Amino acid sequence: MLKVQNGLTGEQKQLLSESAQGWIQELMSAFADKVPALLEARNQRQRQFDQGQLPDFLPQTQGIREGQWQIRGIPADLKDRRVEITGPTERKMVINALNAGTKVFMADFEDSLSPTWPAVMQGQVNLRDALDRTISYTDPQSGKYYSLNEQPAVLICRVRGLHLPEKHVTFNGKVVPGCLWDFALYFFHNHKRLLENGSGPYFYLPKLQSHLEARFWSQVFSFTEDRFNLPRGTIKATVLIETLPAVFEMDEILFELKDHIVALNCGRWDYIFSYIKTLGNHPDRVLPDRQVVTMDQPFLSAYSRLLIRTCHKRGALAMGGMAAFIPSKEADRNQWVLNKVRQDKELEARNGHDGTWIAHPGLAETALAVFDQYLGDKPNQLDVSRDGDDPINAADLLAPCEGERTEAGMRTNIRVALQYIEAWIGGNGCVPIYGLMEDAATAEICRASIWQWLRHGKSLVGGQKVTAELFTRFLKEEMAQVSEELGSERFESGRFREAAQLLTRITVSDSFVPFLTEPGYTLID
Ligand SMILES: CC(=O)SCCNC(=O)CCNC(=O)[C@H](O)C(C)(C)COP(=O)(O)OP(=O)(O)OC[C@H]1O[C@@H](n2cnc3c(N)ncnc32)[C@H](O)[C@@H]1OP(=O)(O)O
Ligand SMILES: O=CC(=O)O
Ligand SMILES: [Mg+2]
Repeated sequence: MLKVQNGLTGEQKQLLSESAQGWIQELMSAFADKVPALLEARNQRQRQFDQGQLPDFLPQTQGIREGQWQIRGIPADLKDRRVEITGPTERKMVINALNAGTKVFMADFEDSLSPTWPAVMQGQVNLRDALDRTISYTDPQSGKYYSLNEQPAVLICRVRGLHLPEKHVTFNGKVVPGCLWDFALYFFHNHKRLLENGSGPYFYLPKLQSHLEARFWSQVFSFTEDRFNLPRGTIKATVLIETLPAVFEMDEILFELKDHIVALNCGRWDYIFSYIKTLGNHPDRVLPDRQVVTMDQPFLSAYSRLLIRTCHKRGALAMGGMAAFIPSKEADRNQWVLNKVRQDKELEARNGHDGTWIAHPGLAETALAVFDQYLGDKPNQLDVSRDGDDPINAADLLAPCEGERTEAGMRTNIRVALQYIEAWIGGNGCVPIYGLMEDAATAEICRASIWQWLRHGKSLVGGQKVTAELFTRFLKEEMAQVSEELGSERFESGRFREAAQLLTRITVSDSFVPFLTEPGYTLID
């Protein structure tokens, strides 16, 4: 039996009609129980990495990697994805994103959304209204009216990762997986309209760690198509390759999902986080300061190039990722930001990526100009095979990253993680901090880095050893710094002390807490 917690507006409740609930029950009954086993498989694998094993390509799936096969195909409106804007599913941002002039809008229930119950449900209302083309919004402060342009971007919905539950809903007494909740509602309310309009139910799948998780999603999609009498392959997915284990299974993920998949995406921020997490126990793989870990580092360059080669061999698109710089109102700084973004996008386009992500409408023109130049009249770069490259092997993907660990780097990590956690538990999943877009993935890097430096007793430049005591002292000092930067009124009315407690718990803990959003979720709603 499905039980849904109260606390919704009338409009949000409409989403939960009898037929919608009937469908959700069918889906949950078929798939909800499979998620815990997939999560346990992750834990088991992590235990092996913690005991000293390194990730590698799987011997049992060599035949898939070496076989000749292709994905089923790419729908017309997904062939050209040169620039995609991403963002949470707030009403104004949905309209702004669809109007931003990019090919695609990735509407996000994941890294950039704090999954409060009202936000999760209002996000679904907003996407439904956007696809119905009835969406509008009037800003209560400025009075500005927002509505859709003639040619909005194609919409792709990113559901939550497998690890996140939706605690406001139970099925047979157990909380349901958030990813199935997001998928079920978006699919149910929008697939007909999308198909009538020549598009389709398209999804981004985050944080997969293995081809068995891809198999799970393939089964979910096929089950759904059969239940709604839709041809096989109607639902299309783009999988983020943003965990270290998954980079070793890209062929296998494409193969498992070959009826449904159209692309892989380099989710660089979670990937860096996952490198730290997966290799957390390996003293020779400790990362330096966050700003040093850029896409031209050998291990990240190998990841991007292998993803492109793997995708293009199978007829799938290879999407690039997010530069975290966001526009500034200050002209010189803004020029600097646009140059950084241009350089980042040029590297991706030159490598052979078919498109890229931007975090803000003010970056659309810059990113489009780069990809227009590389793509010319072509919709994508599927013709770039990278076949002539030297093989990319496990050592390349795991290569240690050189660079300094500094006191300034550690203090910045603390301030960013603190402010991000405070925003997230307060219901805001994406925030500008010191000129960068910070979301769940980038904040994870900040806190995981400190955990790993502490775990291995690393020294900062100048000789200070990272210890729990040093972290506690820096945290206290950085709390004061943040209070000064934001003003005491904002600081005192916020939830910085709770955020600091959570940050401390996950930083000094002996064993690594897999996601900050798991303990964080107990603090929201
Ligand atoms: C690692 C990953 O997973 S990356 C993917 C997940 N992360 C994201 O999607 C990041 C999304 N980006 C954002 O949320 C925002 O850009 C932030 C929080 C970083 C900055 O937001 P703000 O400080 O509000 O930016 P700013 O004030 O410059 O916004 C100017 C306008 O652009 C709009 N805007 C900014 N970013 C976006 C966006 N991503 N989508 C739609 N509209 C946007 C604002 O709503 C605002 O609109 P208005 O002028 O009509 O009021
Ligand atoms: O989801 C994207 C990432 O970089 O993480
Ligand atoms: Mg991510």
